[in-house]
Amino acid sequence: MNYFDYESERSIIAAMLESEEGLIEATAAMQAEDFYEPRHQAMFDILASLYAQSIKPTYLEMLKEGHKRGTFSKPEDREYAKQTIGFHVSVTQLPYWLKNVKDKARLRKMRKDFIRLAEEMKNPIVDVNKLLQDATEVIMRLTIDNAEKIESGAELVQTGKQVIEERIANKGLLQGIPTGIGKLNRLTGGWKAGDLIIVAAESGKGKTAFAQNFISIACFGSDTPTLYINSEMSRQQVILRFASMISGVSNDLIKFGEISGEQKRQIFDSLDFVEKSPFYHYHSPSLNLQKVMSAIRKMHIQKGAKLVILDYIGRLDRTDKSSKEWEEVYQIVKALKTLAGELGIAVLVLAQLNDDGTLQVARRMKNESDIYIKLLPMSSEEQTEASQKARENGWRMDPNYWIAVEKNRDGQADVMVPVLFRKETLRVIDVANV
Ligand SMILES: Nc1ncnc2c1ncn2[C@@H]1O[C@H](COP(=O)(O)OP(=O)(O)OP(=O)(O)O)[C@@H](O)[C@H]1O
Repeated sequence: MNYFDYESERSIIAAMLESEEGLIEATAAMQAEDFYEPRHQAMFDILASLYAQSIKPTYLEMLKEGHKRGTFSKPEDREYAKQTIGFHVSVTQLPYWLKNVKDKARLRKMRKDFIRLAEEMKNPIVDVNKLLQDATEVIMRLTIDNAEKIESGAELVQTGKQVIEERIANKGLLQGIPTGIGKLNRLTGGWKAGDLIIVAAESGKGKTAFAQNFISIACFGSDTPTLYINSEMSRQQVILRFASMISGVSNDLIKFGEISGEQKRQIFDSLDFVEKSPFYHYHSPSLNLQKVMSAIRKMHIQKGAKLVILDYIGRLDRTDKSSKEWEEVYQIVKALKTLAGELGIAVLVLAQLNDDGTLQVARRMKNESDIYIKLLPMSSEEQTEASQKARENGWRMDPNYWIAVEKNRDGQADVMVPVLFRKETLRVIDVANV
């Protein structure tokens, strides 16, 4: 049996040169060491690095990057790279090549370990129990994924102590990305790396508006690289909503151009915040899970995105018409949760509520979330009561909305956080902290 699959290796490199999709999928699944051929290892590293710098991988750029790394100095290697660039492959075959190459990499590792064990067996004073233990460890490492590990209590305790030391050193600082709402920050610790957050509301009850407020705080206010994936609104609507929210000028006035010179200046000053921020907007009227995952990976590699907002899950196109709708939505949420963990980012997904307050299509997606929040307008009785509380506690404004934290993996749940949602500017205000 061969210990490498040369054709599959070269096809992966060709697929990475052929399309962005190829680059994203290959860099997510592989590491340079998985290739047997050193020229493929070098090309893989070069392509991944060019992609991270948003540089189109032409022959010249590859040579330049190779030169920096001290590879591709021999003319025959350069010729090899040139020929590979000329290859044309169908990226749809990529999963097959990736599997082949990864399997071969495991096979090589297995062979190396087994040869070592066989050598040890020849030792006249071999400790058989120790050898068996060693062999079991080898098999375990080969069968369990790299990311998975069975660890001892001692290892876990070491991690715990390290984290506690870090928390003490950063006392008072938020662990995650700020939400803009004091009480929500305290409850959740902010939007944390690896978190999947579901924000749900009935139609027209402010999902997008709240999401844009969260973006404004995280990205324009705190410089967190943020990707907003939106299938709902046009590019114009997105930026005009931000303009109103940040400047405080009513979106109706902006819409009809009924603004004074002073207001125009305020709006343009506000837009400067957006311009200077690490904000990225991906708008597509037809989104599916594949596109969403690729966009997230791309922005994570190229721009270091730490927060992703998906507006909204119900608008994703279905790819597998044979499965039930709830099953597919559930699978999408699961995939996003896994991706959040893998990349160490926070993913906030907007979802629609039914009239009875349950999640539309897939109630089970709540199980996958770390934080599940509902946006609820206060009833008139609730508003009267909340206004009373606002006076008693010296809040400067009366709330009209609840952010209901129904699930919170890391802290207290079933807590109602009062906020003021100013519809004319689509701004969410933390009444208790104003
Ligand atoms: N100038 C304004 N004055 C009063 N209300 C406004 C104004 N502009 C927007 N609104 C209201 O603010 C709310 C904004 O809701 P938003 O679009 O964020 O909700 P959504 O839950 O994302 O909606 P959808 O169901 O369409 O996804 C809407 O109810 C809208 O009618």
